Amino acid sequence: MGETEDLMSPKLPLQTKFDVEFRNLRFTVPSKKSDRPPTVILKSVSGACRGCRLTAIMGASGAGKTTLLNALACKMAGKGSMSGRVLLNGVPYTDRDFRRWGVYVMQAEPLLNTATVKETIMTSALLQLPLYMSKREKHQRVTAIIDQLGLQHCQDTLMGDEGTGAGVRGVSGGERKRVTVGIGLVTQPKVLMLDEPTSGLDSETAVAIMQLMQDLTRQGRTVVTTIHQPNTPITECFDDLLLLSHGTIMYMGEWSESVQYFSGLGYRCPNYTNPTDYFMMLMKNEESSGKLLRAWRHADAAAASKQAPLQVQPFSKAEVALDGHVKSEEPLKAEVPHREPEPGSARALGPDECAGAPLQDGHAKDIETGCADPVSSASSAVDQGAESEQRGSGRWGSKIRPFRLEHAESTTADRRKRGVRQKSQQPPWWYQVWVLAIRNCRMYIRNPELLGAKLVTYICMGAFMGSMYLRQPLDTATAAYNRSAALWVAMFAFMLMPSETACSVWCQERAVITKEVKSGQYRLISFYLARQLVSVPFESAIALLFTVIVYFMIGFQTVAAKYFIFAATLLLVNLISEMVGFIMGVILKEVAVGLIVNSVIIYFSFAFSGFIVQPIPKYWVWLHKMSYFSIAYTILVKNEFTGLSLHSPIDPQCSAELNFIPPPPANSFSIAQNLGLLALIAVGIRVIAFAVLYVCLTPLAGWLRRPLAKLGRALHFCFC
Ligand SMILES: Nc1ncnc2c1ncn2[C@@H]1O[C@H](COP(=O)(O)OP(=O)(O)OP(=O)(O)O)[C@@H](O)[C@H]1O
Repeated sequence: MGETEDLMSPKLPLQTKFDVEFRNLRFTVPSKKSDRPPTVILKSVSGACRGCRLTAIMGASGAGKTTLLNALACKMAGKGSMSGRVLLNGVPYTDRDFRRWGVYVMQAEPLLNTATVKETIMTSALLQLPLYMSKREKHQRVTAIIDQLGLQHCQDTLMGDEGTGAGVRGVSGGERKRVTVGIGLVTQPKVLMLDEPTSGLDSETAVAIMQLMQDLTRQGRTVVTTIHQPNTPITECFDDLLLLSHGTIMYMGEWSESVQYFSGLGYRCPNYTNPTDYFMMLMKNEESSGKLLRAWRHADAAAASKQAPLQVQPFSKAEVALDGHVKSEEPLKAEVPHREPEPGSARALGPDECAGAPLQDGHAKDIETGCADPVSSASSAVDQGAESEQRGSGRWGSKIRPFRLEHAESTTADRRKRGVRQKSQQPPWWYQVWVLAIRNCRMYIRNPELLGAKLVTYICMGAFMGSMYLRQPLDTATAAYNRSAALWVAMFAFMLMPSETACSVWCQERAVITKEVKSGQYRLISFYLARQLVSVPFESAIALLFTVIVYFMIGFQTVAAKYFIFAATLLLVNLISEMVGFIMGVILKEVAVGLIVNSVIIYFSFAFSGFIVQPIPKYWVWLHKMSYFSIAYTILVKNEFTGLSLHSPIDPQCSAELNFIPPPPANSFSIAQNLGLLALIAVGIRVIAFAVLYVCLTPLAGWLRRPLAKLGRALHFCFC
């Protein structure tokens, strides 16, 4: 992987430097036992991730790294309460603001298994890049990303669902991770936040990814990443380091100064030891971590007590004005030169160099020879420091520079000026609908099991049912019963299958859609319309196939209008059932629960459709009237029996035209009116489904989500 000129088009020079600051972030989660106080995950941490730099967040597992990153990306989810502020160039920002200029790449991103690597990144580009960019330019950018991430060899491989258990073999875990990084890079974000982008990768790829991130910072982008066990070449990519332990900051400063800082505290990195491993060891040790914490608090308090906020180290040559704009007119890429390791910095230190790094603190020199057991040998030095600290002039305190950014805090007035409120460059909703519809078609085509199973099932069911009621005679005794039963059985085919398929397909794709919508890749309405655009014709085609087989095998009245009414009715039943299943899938998060509740609801409304119980018990009449099956059955019966001539086989002389309507209709409407009613339900339930989806997926409607979740739990409790 080389430089990123191609990837990050020079047409979009960054004129603004993006400093992310956090103040007093505190995150607590309620304790499982009500009598216990809440667990504090982040303990009022403050600091900054400076623009044009790569900040690595490190700490033991469970230290709160992901929680901090989530907070910076405004992605707090689940139970818990967050307080504190996050600011971009001194301006508070929201989740919505963040999505305009930042990207958050999670540890394990859900991806659609039916798209190839190239299609996945390309779809993301088409959905997010502005319409004025030509398709060729978008293609070029995607190709550059694929090259940069070393994904050329697998660009036509399906993503698959390794690890999800669905069984589609696809790319490896490392390649999958790189694809998620690639999706993040498509929009050339100003701020990139990555949760463990290198975990699960071989060391060469991990280094390559971090070098790519480093290249991005040279172009003026801010990169914040959590990382575990970085090797030396990876640490060479760090600019700043933030060490977290149990939700508290232990060190935050330049990576190049970290070794000296710890040496200053008496913890000198031994020979042949990776400094980050050494820091982690110190943080795990109870004694040293306590002293590190005291030292950091001391320094932090000292910094905070100064009236003027402490300024960070100069940002290379790129000077930043108070409004966050780079003063020079030149593109930032030229202004942020490659930062060669400074002499004596730990950035490029090898094991030997590490131990021999010049120590700026005389205090550190005192312990220069004590490398055997760094923790214990350092204790006395730290204790000496502690004494000084008590006297108000800690030795280490003078060396530590907790970050305080120089931006004057502001509110909304100059949000746009500082780059917090950027205009969205997303393509219009209709274009997103088109791109998503193509992706949905691909999903259907690449999912031959689902497509094939559905087709074969409906053909077999049609043929089976046709053979059951094959060529019905026109004698009064059997014809009336068999025909009304056949109409009911035809409806039966569209009772469960469409709803169950919709429920389980949604449960499979929920994670992907939720992530894509929440990360602002496209609008929810675009997804929903695209889904309808593909599923309605597909479901209709299957329904028509079934009706052709059944109608002519059974020998219903051979009148074109009657066939079309029959087909339209079953098609509408199919479309309504599908949406019932979809709504159940959205409300009830587990597929098994969704399927159970869905089948109970559908069975109830089907049971009172008018065929199997006559007369309907008074207390169930309301269900009979409400059931879309009873409306459909009324249409089918009226349609078939109106104008049907039945004869008595016993006494052919008695033949008479019999307008026979076996079960009483659900209402007194005409066939056309009932068809209109059914169509209205099919449209109405789509509007309701979108409202439910909106409530569940959009933070704006969070207050509505609680009653919906309660309904879900109640249904779960009642039926499971
Ligand atoms: N919403 C939540 N509800 C309950 N506990 C939470 C929540 N969020 C985080 N935690 C807990 O807070 C702690 C820190 O979690 P976090 O994911 O931030 O750790 P981490 O440092 O990223 O760990 P790792 O390196 O293993 O990913 C963990 O013990 C986790 O279980």
